[in-house]
Amino acid sequence: AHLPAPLEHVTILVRPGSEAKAEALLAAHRVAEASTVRGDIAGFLADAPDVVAECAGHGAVRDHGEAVLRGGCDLVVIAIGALADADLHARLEAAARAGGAKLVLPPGAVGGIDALGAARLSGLEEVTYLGRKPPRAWKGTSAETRLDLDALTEPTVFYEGTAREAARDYPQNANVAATVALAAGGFDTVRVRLIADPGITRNVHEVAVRSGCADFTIRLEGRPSPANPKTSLTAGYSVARELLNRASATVI
Ligand SMILES: NC(=O)C1=CN([C@@H]2O[C@H](COP(=O)(O)OP(=O)(O)OC[C@H]3O[C@@H](n4cnc5c(N)ncnc54)[C@H](OP(=O)(O)O)[C@@H]3O)[C@@H](O)[C@H]2O)C=CC1
Ligand SMILES: O=C([O-])CC(=O)C(=O)O
Repeated sequence: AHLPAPLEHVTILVRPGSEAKAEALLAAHRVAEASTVRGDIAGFLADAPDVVAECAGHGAVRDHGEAVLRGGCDLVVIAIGALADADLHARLEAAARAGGAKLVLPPGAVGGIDALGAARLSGLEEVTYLGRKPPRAWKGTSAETRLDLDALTEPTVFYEGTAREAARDYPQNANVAATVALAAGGFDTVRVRLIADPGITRNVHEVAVRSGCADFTIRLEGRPSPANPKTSLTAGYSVARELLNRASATVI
């Protein structure tokens, strides 16, 4: 990774028992001048972080999101699909207000969220999201109940519906659908198609927007993380950008 000046202090919250693995990763990648690994949320919050970034999954947002925000700490969430649960989203917003903190949603693996958010103010006519990944990225998901992933010979749409349902049913693969929906202001209005494509090696995201100020399409071909083919490398860099912006005088 090509990161500018390192952060001052990084504390990582892991599940109890995973501390040694996190220590080894920290030793291999110098992400901060100093670092700590914690196995419990109370110890983690006692370190009084300036900002917390969730990079773990929907369960972690549900388990720890409210405590972080109510404690007055901004929370950057990458498992954005967790917010398809309207009740959880409302509780996180209430906790943020009570704590004087912000729930921050970075673009993650997609782009154009700035333009979509601006276009929303001019009136959105249509927003669609298409998520296309190689079959191996859909292994272990409910796509397997709809398709024989190993037998695919051509691109196959296996889900067509709302962003809310997509985000809920594909928690490791459709966070982008939730991000687009939240930027567009409607989980139930953005139309989503999810595709398994044996002819590609990248995770492809396409957003098409028609609005009162501009029409645009954006297409990203994310390189999959070597550690997890469901996840594009872009997602991690997007969190890093958010954190580094907080340490900069100029935010871009
Ligand atoms: N917004 C976006 O564009 C994108 C969002 N995502 C989201 O990011 C999440 C993480 O992606 P990725 O890193 O590839 O996923 P992985 O499943 O590869 O890694 C998740 C890590 O988080 C840890 N973890 C999970 N739950 C907890 C918890 N409650 N407390 C502490 N640690 C926890 C896991 O630990 P352990 O091994 O102990 O389980 C594991 O080390 C995805 O599940 C997805 O929801 C992913 C891609 C794009
Ligand atoms: O990383 C990606 O390409 C997108 C992803 O998994 C998601 O939207 O959850």
